[in-house]
Amino acid sequence: MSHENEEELLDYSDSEEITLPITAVTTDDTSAAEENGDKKGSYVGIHSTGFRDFLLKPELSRAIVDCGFEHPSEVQQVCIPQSILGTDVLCQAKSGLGKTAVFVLSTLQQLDPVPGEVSVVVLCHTRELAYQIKNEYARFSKYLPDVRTSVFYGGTPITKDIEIIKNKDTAPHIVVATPGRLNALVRDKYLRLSNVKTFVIDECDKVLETVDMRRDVQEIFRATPHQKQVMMFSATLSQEIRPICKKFMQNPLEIYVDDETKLTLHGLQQYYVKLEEREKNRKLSELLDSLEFNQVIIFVKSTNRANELNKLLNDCNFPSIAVHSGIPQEERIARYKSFKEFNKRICVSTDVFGRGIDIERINLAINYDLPSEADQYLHRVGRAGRFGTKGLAVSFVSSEDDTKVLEKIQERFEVNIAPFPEEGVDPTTYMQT
Ligand SMILES: Nc1ncnc2c1ncn2[C@@H]1O[C@H](COP(=O)(O)OP(=O)(O)OP(=O)(O)O)[C@@H](O)[C@H]1O
Repeated sequence: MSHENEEELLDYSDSEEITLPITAVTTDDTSAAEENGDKKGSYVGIHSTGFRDFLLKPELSRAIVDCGFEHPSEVQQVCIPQSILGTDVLCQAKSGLGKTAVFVLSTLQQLDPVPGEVSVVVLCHTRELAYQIKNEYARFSKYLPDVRTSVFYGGTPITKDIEIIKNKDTAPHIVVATPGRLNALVRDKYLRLSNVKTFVIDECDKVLETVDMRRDVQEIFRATPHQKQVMMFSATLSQEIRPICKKFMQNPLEIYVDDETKLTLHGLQQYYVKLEEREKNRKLSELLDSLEFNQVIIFVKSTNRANELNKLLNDCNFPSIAVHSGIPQEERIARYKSFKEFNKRICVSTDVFGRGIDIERINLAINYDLPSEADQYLHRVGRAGRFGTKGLAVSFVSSEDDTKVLEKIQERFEVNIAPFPEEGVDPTTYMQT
C-alpha cells in the first residue's frame, strides 16, 4: 500500500462511534468569562493579570492587541507563565476559553527561528482544525516576519508539502499537521524533526485514543529530540487517558477540571426535543424558521445523512452547506472558510466540526443525531457560545439509546437539559446584545 493510501485511512474525522470510557475529573476553572457577563473578550479573572504581565515579546503584545484580546482567560493566566519557561503542560479547560492561544503564544515567545529547522510541531485530529491553528499562528506572528508556519494534512498532494519543505524560502519553523501526513513526511525523510524544541498535541484525548493515530504520534515523537517541551490540551481528559498523555512528558504542569460540572458552559441554554426519527426534518425546519440565530451548526451521525439533510435544506431554501470527510479536501477547506466568513448561515456536519472548530458567529448548535457519548456532546455544543458568549443548543432524542446518553450528560455535567419550550425561546436570552 502506498503511503498516500495508508494515510488516507487515518482521517478519523467522522469516527463518531468511538467510545472512550470517562470517569470523574476535578477543577477550579471558574469561567470568569461567563461570570463577567457574556461579552466576548471581557474576561477579568479573580487575579486580574493582564497580557503585559507575561512579559511577552513586543511583537507578540502588539498582535494580541490587534486580535482584540484584552484580558487573558483563566487557562491562559495559569498556563502561559509556566509554558513560556519550557515546562511540560497537560491541560484540561472548558471549551472555547482560549487553549489555542496558550500554545500559540508560548511557542512564538520561545521561538528563535533558524533557517531550515523545524522548532515547533503541533498535532491535531482534523484537517480543518490544523488549518485553523495555522491561521492562529499567522495572526499572532504578524509582527514576526521571519517566522514561517506551514500546515500539512492528508487528502492533498504530498508533493506540494515536499516542495514547501525543500524550498529554503518557504521551509517552516512551525509545523501544524494531522498525524498521518506528518508521519509520512517524516518517515520518508522529507522533514527532519531533530531540532524540535516544543511538541504540542491539541485535542490530545482524541488524537491518542485510537491505536492507529497514537502509533503515528509515537513515530513522529521518536523523530524529535529527547529533550523538548511537550504540551497537550483538551476540554475532556479522562482518568484513563491522562497516564497515556503523561508518558510523553516529564514532570508536567497538570491542570484538570476534576469536577465535571465545571465543564458546563453557563452561557449556553440547552434543550431537547423528544420525537420520532421520521419527525426530525419537519421539526428542524420549524426550528430554523422560528429561532433567531447568527449561524447554526447541525450535527448528524454519518456522511450520507449530512449530504441528504443538506440537500433537503437547500431544496427548502435554507442556505446551508455540508462538511464531512467524504468531500474532497480542498473543497472541505473552502467550505470551512466560506462558513467562517459568514457566506452561509447553516452548516450540516459530522463530527469533523465536532471539536476545536472556532466560528464566532455560531450561536445555535443542533444535534439532529445525538452523539453516542457524553463527551462528544460537550465538545459539539461548545461550538456555540465561544469565549463565554451566549448560545443555544437543541438536541433531538429519538431512541432509547439517545435517552440514556441524555441522562448521562445531565448526570455527569450537572446540566439541566429541559424539553424545548412550546412557546419557543426568547432570542434575547441567547443572542448577543
Ligand atoms: N484572552 C482572550 N480574549 C478574547 N478572546 C479570546 C481570548 N483568548 C481566546 N479568545 C478567543 O476565544 C475563542 C475560543 O478560543 P479557542 O478556540 O482557543 O478555545 P479552546 O479552549 O481551544 O476551545 P475548544 O476546547 O472548543 O477547542 C477564539 O475565537 C479565540 O480567538
